[in-house]
Amino acid sequence: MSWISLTLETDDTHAEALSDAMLELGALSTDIHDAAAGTEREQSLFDEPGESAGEIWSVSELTALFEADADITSIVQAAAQAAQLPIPPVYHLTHVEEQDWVRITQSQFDPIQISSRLWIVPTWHRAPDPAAINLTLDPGLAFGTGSHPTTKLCLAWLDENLQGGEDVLDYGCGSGILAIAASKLGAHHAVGVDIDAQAVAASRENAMLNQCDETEMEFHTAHFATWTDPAREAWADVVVANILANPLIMLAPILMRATRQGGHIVLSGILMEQAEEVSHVYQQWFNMHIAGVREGWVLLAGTRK
Ligand SMILES: C[S@@+](CC[C@H](N)C(=O)[O-])C[C@H]1O[C@@H](n2cnc3c(N)ncnc32)[C@H](O)[C@@H]1O
Repeated sequence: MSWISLTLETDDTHAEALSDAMLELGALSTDIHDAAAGTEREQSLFDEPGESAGEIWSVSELTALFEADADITSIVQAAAQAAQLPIPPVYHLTHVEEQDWVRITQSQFDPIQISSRLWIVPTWHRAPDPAAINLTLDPGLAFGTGSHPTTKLCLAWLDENLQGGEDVLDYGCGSGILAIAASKLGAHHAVGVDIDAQAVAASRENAMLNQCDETEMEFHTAHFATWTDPAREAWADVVVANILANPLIMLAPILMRATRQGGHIVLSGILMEQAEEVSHVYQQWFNMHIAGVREGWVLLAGTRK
């Protein structure tokens, strides 16, 4: 089975009416996104006859999901009529193949601002601030849209602490979001590792989407043998791992061996009540501290002794 995703731009007053009409006409879901946040334009093609030329309005992007055999032309015409638009709006269509409803629910996620210079922008949105560092992301079936508090904590740490030129290991890379962010923030080389082959594939695709240099980035399915190879020891300036408390405890010797002396370990996926236990394990090799807390999740960071 497959679906069609319809996207159109309209003014904010008509967006709700179009959305309601499309749901009545068979849309499986709709999403209204403020396409011109913070900006306003004067007058539009959609102005009702007699509306004053100077009226202020803002642009909304409406996305609606339909079954593949839906008669989109008729639906758009009927919805425009119901919303009292003088002419049907221009729209574009994307085919959504059967992959997983995860992707469809993920399509509800909007651009996320991590800092004044760093944004995570899903592939189906325009970058709200084109001058910023925009990480374009399609998480597919992998974890890591940037919306989870633990991912935000790790991204904020990278944003605040990377100086440029570091070698970075992202252990449990999911969508590749942290490795790619590190690269965009100036890391010399980023290595992403995940136990899940689908996550590694998503990471590689996201690296390509972000035009990351192949020589500066690599992704691997986790094999313990690779990471106990002495040639790979003590090479990373930063090791970031957003997994969960128990795997982090289990992986501690591997993550420790990868970190060079004076390098940083950055751990999340840890609940407040688990922080002490995880910290205690890593404390034998690192000077650990709590570097951030968000919605009950903790970011632990440390410097290799
Ligand atoms: C919570 S997600 C984090 C994804 C991404 N780094 C982020 O911050 O949003 C954890 C990831 O770790 C992976 N993972 C879990 N246990 C692992 C292990 N023992 N070795 C490597 N990866 C693991 C999972 O497959 C998943 O993709």
